Amino acid sequence: MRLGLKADNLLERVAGWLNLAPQPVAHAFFGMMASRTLMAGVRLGVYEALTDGPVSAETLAARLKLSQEGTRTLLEALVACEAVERQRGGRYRLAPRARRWLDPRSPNYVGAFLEFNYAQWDWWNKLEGTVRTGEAVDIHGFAPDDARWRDYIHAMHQLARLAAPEVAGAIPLPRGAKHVLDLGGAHGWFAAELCLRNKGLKATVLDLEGSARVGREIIASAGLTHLVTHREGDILTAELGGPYDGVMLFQVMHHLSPAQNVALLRRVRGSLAPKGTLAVLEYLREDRDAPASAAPLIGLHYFLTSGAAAYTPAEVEGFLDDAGFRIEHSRPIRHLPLQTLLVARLD
Ligand SMILES: C[S@@+](CC[C@H](N)C(=O)[O-])C[C@H]1O[C@@H](n2cnc3c(N)ncnc32)[C@H](O)[C@@H]1O
Repeated sequence: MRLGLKADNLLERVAGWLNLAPQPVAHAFFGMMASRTLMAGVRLGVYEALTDGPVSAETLAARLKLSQEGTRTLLEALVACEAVERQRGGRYRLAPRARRWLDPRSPNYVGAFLEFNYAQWDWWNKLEGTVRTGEAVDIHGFAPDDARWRDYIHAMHQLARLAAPEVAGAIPLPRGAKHVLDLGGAHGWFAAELCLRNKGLKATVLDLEGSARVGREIIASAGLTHLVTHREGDILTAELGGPYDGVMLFQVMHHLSPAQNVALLRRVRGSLAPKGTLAVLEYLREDRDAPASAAPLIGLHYFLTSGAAAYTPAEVEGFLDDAGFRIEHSRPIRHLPLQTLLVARLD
């Protein structure tokens, strides 16, 4: 998947082909504005207020205690972001395609992720310093009661809700599987979906205290504590236990260095039953000589937040190989752009 400008007409298309418009300005300026406009829609309660039906900017401003001019201007910017639609007569509503993502009552709502972007925005303010010094923000080093854990794990939960059926449906466990370990499982939603699909299966999520606290609440409020148990600990040092019928490592590799990944996978090897399944979900970036896509941006995000990287398929295969695993199959996840599920077994 690539970033890009969408031409509206032939003239703009020709200008694009001839490289007449300054694309770096467009990416930097419009990218920033689109991001913050969509975030403001959540924080100011615009999307929620629009779920009651179309309203004028004046009515919305009065309801949300905002300035009239500011509300009208923000709504127009949200129209440009395809989040809101202006109807004839000047009233606004959530755009039909955006409703599934921005209506808080939708099972696909991603408002918590947009809210989490405020924390991510602050981290990105530190980018140049991190590139200069190599010192990452270390988002997993925050104190367990830091409010950012809540935003982080709820954001991850909302993405997991979208993809869990697709992902869990693609993980083959040995017959009669009883217990899986979800390393860095946070909200536990992927593990819960796996348990719901495999009768008799229970899951343990092993995660840092700040994450496990929030994850435990999410699982409790969904009534799933009989299936998923949270354990607090550092996956790099904690006793993993086992033998498990399956081990999940979802969106964690990119927070670890290559050496940490191999060391962790070697310990996973010792905790997996001989016929057990190792499932890895990762943002994979293309091999370095492939044409540029948006994936290296994610790599920079992981460097900033953890001092780590988005790895290529060959690099991940190398970690697995070094630890004695063989990839059985891999598939891209339709609900999560750039993410791939790898299923591996002991060699
Ligand atoms: C990007 S989130 C992924 C959450 C979940 N697995 C998913 O796919 O939605 C990364 C998770 O890894 C956890 N994590 C990172 N480093 C860890 C460590 N050293 N020990 C335990 N958990 C860790 C974080 O706390 C967080 O919950």
